[in-house]
Amino acid sequence: MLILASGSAIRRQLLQEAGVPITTHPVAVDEDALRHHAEQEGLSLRETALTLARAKARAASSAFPHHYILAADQLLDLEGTAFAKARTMEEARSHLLTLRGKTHALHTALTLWKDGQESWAHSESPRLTMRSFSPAFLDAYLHKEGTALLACVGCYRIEGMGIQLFHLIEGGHDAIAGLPLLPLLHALRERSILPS
Ligand SMILES: Nc1nc2c(ncn2[C@@H]2O[C@H](COP(=O)(O)OP(=O)(O)OP(=O)(O)O)[C@@H](O)[C@H]2O)c(=O)[nH]1
Repeated sequence: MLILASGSAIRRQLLQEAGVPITTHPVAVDEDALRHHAEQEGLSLRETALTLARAKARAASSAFPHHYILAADQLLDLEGTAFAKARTMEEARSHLLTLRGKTHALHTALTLWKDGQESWAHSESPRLTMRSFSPAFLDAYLHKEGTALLACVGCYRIEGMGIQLFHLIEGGHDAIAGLPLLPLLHALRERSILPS
């Protein structure tokens, strides 16, 4: 059984729909402190996402000896500036207006741990170009999507109405949602967690 050390509903959903048996075990790490430390160390945002994923895996590892633990992290990068999740709908509106008409990257990192050691890691950075949507569209979008947006680092659900925000997407929708499935499934088969 794979332990998913994440509170992300979409990560859980993607794994379950792909037929991967999991047990979820969300962990709390101080992401702000870890991001700040990574910045002090001069890490790139992509490296920072992997560092955060590793911290989550490490936090879960002691509770599940001899089990594989999957942890993940995702950072939004707009021209070198990292965005965290919005805390309020007003902040979500502000984030989307800042991203409007520009291209941002989602640095998405995964790590598999077992018995306190990293067994596999993967990161990728889909790039999304947001169209210059109208104020009326933004109002309708925020009203329809509601506070579900606060669980999404970019204030959009690509599998929902969020797709209407973009006119160019380079990368898979699974990676955008925070879980690049194909490389992960390969790693799980290599470790006999899934049948070949
Ligand atoms: N449903 C959905 N969620 C998204 C999308 N893009 C990003 N996210 C979510 O945004 C969140 C990024 O924050 P993270 O710090 O990686 O993860 P988290 O939600 O805090 O959960 P943990 O793994 O427990 O840290 C994840 O839950 C992603 O699944 C999307 O298009 N759709």
